[in-house]
Amino acid sequence: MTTSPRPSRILVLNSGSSSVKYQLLDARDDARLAVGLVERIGEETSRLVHTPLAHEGAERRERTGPVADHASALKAVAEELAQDGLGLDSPELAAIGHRVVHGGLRFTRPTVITDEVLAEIERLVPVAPLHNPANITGIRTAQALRPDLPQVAVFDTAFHTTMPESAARYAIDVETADAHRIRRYGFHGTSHAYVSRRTAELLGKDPSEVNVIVLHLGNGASASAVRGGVCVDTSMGLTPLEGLVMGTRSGDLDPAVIFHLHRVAGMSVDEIDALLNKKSGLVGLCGDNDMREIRRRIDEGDERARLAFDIYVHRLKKYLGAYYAVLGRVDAVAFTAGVGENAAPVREAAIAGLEELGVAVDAELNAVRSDEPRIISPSYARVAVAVVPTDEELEIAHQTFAVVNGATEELNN
Ligand SMILES: Nc1ncnc2c1ncn2[C@@H]1O[C@H](COP(=O)(O)OP(=O)(O)O)[C@@H](O)[C@H]1O
Ligand SMILES: CC(=O)OP(=O)(O)O
Ligand SMILES: [Mg+2]
Repeated sequence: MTTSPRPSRILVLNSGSSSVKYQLLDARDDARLAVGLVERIGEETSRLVHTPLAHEGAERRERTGPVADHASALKAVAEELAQDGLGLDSPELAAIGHRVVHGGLRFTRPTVITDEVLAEIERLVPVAPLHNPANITGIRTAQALRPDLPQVAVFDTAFHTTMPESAARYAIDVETADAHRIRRYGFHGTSHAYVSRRTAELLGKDPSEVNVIVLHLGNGASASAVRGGVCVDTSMGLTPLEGLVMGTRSGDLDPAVIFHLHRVAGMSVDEIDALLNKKSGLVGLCGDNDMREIRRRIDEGDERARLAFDIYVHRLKKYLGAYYAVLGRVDAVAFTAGVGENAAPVREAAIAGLEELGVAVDAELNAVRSDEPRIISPSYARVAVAVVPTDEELEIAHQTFAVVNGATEELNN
């Protein structure tokens, strides 16, 4: 008896605080059938950009106008896919993979979503207030559209669960910390895992042989120290607020700033939370969170933009130095995500002055624009500096496919 091949298409949903990125791809050959983005959800100026890739010559489509919430965004995505004959009702769809930002300590692997798993993701909302609610809406909406289909959660925190206690614990009273599960979890793990592995490939080595510092610089930004494929430290903590300067988040600060803002400036805890998460970082320093705009302003002689850039780069350099010391031997520094992949001046400034550590950037190689992983350090440098585009969606698709196949095999046995 001939059997038709098992479905292998995976829809990946990466729901962020104000956007949804999505991809439909075939996990068997990595072929992308459609990619898209809904941005500025909740504003008047929302925009959906959908690119069908299944048929040669298909045109990119764009819709503008208010998209009120994540549920509406996902319905619009489903409509766009249906228009290409790739609707969610397709029997070729094997599963839907969801990026979930906070998985606490419990979820160290991609997980089939049950009511109980969803309840746990919900319990973690206070420690990922910008992200987990959007992830939950994504899951619920997808479940309503395809209740029969496996939904898999791939957690940002999973890759960091290998961090030693010395890196994961805050130096606060142990009983209090344990009672409230306060520790450093780390985020962007899917990206740190993927990029550290791709960096090893770029060097022609096995991941177990190389030590890599990964700098994931998107709207949210984090650094990680990866020894032989295993994460040993990362810059985000209990929540995605700690560490580097980000688009709208402060990153590290003296916790006493919070007491001061409350006691002396009279701000409520919710106001301080909003200040540090949404009105700080680059946007707080200069009014813009887009590195392209900041560079344009710097070129025009804008002092505030210059200072914002310098603060951003200074923090980045501090983490580079710290993780160099943590690792002892560094084989590569990898830049990734929107800023890391595109902003040559950030890479140049972060690496400047590190020649004594064997870390340098070649100006000509750094200026090359490409979507391919590439080395930008001069050949004499001891440490390779690389630009390695991240692909969280591809990684989520692979992990989702592996989980559903494993699950199906178990059912068959
Ligand atoms: N060509 C570019 N030059 C400089 N910065 C860029 C460029 N393209 C994107 N960026 C930066 O990348 C950021 C978005 O990065 P991305 O990884 O897509 O973030 P997220 O996934 O957190 O939404 C933008 O806010 C902008 O600062
Ligand atoms: C965890 C996090 O900061 O994610 P993003 O960069 O998508 O905001
Ligand atoms: Mg991102």
